[in-house]
Amino acid sequence: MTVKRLSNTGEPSSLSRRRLLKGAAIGGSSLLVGKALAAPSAEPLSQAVTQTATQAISQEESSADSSHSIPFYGEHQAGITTPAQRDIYFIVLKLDNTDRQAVIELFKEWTRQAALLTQGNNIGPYSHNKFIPPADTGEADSLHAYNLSLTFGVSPSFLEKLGLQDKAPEAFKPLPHFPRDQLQDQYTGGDICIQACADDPQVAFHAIRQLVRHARTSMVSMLWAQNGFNAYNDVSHTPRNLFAFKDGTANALTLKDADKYIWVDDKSWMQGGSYMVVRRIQMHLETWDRTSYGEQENTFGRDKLSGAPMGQQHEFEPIDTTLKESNGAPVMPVDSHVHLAHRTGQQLLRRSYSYTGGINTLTSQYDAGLLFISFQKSPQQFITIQNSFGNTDKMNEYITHIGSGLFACFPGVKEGEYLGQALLEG
Ligand SMILES: C=CC1=C(C)c2cc3[nH]c(cc4nc(cc5[nH]c(cc1n2)c(C)c5CCC(=O)O)C(CCC(=O)O)=C4C)c(C)c3C=C
Ligand SMILES: [Fe+2]
Repeated sequence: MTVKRLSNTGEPSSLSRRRLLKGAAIGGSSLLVGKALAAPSAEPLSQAVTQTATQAISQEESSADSSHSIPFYGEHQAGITTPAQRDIYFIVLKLDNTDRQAVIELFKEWTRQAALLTQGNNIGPYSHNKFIPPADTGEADSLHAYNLSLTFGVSPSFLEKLGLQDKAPEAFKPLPHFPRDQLQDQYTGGDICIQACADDPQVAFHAIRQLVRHARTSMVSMLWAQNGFNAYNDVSHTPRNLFAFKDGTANALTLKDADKYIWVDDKSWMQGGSYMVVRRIQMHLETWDRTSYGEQENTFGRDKLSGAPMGQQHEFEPIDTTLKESNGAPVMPVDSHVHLAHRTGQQLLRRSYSYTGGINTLTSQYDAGLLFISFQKSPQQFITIQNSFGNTDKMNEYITHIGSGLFACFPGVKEGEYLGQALLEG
């Protein structure tokens, strides 16, 4: 049974926190935030919410049950090695304003908002003035933080737009074309990505909505977005993708050596960050569902039920590609997905989410697939593995890559600093 965070009034504590914000603004006196918000104001939220109000919010945060909230500040951005939450809302934005100072202000404001949202707070208290829109859209009122993580990244085109291309590390260039790619413009390109993951879809969406709402008037426009889900009874279990195979097993090995595979260590503005590859991959479920059980297992090179590598018994047993059948054939097919990835000797951290989006009315088939997300120290890790799949991967018959992006996810933010500071000021 889920243990709910309760305050001593018997309410979830973030509910009381959100009420506190509202009460403070309406009642006015004790928390000193009412005064700041009393006047109708069209000024940016960053100015409308005073330092005092932020301090009042921080005090409340400190009593929060940390089992439901993930710290925003830290060495690395959360949402990379954090165990994948159940829900994602992922968005790609176009940068419309190339004035570097304006971008700095935006990233400062996003830092402020992200620090509040991830702790289950709204981005600002409600005003008693009913003639202006509320500071926060409000659909997460009554909801706690649900392990919300917000992860921010920028693409090579972001650097170019700001005249910072000289700062692009050697490997940070748009991904090459891969065999069988059928990328669509509507899911490709963009300058900024924000990954919101939470154990509740509305909390994830609410967070993106606040961040974008603030910025879209003059700074960014929305290019594409995708929500998705991961299903498990217990976060320690590997979730199954829509082909019903356990997906993410090998991450355990990658995580053991995170410094080698995940975190950038080049003393640049990316020190402590990680490169994110995102691919919107359509999965042809109807074709898959007509495929025999044995052929499904041959496609991945793993047992469907247990997730064990072919020739082994248990999910986390090591892969042994040298095992042979009595007739000399390899136990794990050489064109299986896992064999082709494994032979490269490369590893990356996969943090993917399934998506379903209704029916494609042209084909009368499900619009469903995988929002593949991987984090790696260098984009080359992804490129090497994807090229190894090439035209050979048995899974090719059942999937089509239709969206793509490469983003540099900044290192984590220290309190008092802001997202991307080393890039924008360095
Ligand atoms: C280039 C990177 C990868 C893409 C794109 C990709 C797509 C993709 N994968 C699955 C399902 C599974 N993948 C599994 C293992 C696996 N996949 C990659 C890389 C990409 N997958 C790697 C590096 C590995 C690990 C290989 C290893 O050394 O063990 C598995 C097996 C279980 C596991 O380890 O997670 C499954 C299942 C789908 C459905 C998909 C696109 C839709
Ligand atoms: Fe895979």
